[in-house]
Amino acid sequence: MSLLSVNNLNIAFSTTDGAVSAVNGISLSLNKGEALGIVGESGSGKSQLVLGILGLLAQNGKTFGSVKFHDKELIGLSQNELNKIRGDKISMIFQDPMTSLNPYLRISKQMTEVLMLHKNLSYAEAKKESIHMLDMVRIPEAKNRIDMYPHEFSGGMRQRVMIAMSLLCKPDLLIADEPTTALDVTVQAQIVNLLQDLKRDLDTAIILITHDLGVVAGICDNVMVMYAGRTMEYGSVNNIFYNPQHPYTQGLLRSIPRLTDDSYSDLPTIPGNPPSLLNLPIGCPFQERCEYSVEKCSIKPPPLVSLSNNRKKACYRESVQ
Ligand SMILES: Nc1ncnc2c1ncn2[C@@H]1O[C@H](COP(=O)(O)OP(=O)(O)OP(=O)(O)O)[C@@H](O)[C@H]1O
Repeated sequence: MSLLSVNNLNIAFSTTDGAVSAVNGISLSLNKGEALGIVGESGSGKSQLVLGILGLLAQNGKTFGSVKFHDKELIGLSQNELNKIRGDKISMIFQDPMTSLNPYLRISKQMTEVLMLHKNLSYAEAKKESIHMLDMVRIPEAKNRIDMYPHEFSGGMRQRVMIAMSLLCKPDLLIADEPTTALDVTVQAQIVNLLQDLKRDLDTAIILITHDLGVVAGICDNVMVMYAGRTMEYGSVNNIFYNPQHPYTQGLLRSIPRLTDDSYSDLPTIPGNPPSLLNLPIGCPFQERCEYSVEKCSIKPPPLVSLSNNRKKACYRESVQ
């Protein structure tokens, strides 16, 4: 049994201009201790997908399909029931820790409250456990620093506090949305190392959303490439990086800067823009920008088909070696 099993998930937002189809028929599954990276350009639906899984969409959003966590259907649960699961069995970290940390409360108060609420610990027990967690995310002098306010920490240290907080209840699933984007490169690398170690030590499953394919390679087992709310390709990190099959994945990989590049300026980008989610094309959403597109791409969207090695792609083009 998978820890998380998403089946044919669709998310639409009603707007004055019409329905925005942000997520279109996504299916995925995740086992205990596994890390899945979700990549794709801005607006491809990565964040809405995970918000939809957690029941945290904006008021004008609606989710259709199935999301099973430990075999329990989450779609249709009340906010009360979802609240019990979020923060206990599933937790989430965002790009900017200040959106989740209360600037007016000491870290000790914010951390102990989580444990007292979800795990019924006494204040003393909760504080001890919180210090232990801050040690785990390598906050120096955690015992003293736990009584500081969020603004007294640097950006990287705040992100560590956020990660410690999200792991307090030993969740089975951690969802991280662009956790390193706001940090400078050295601190990014430290957070990637930290997430790698935590995944190994705590056996937590991770869904990691990022623009940064380097971050995916450091942490994830599998990668899902999204475009216009659809899965374009899915496979192991090695397969996706060394033998990408979908023209969109190939384009994304060509636009990663390499250490050997003298300048970023002549990096190829994928020409064109994603289609409007208010009016998706009938066929493949990538057809307009695809150098291999043929007539049938504009008639019917290519289905997501399974290839060998547990990989999948949604493209009519023959596999390439
Ligand atoms: N409340 C809303 N009403 C209408 N459209 C929305 C709403 N929330 C999100 N969208 C649209 O859904 C689409 C997908 O957004 P999403 O935030 O998932 O993209 P993303 O891939 O995470 O991008 P980024 O990397 O920039 O965060 C976007 O086009 C966005 O404008």
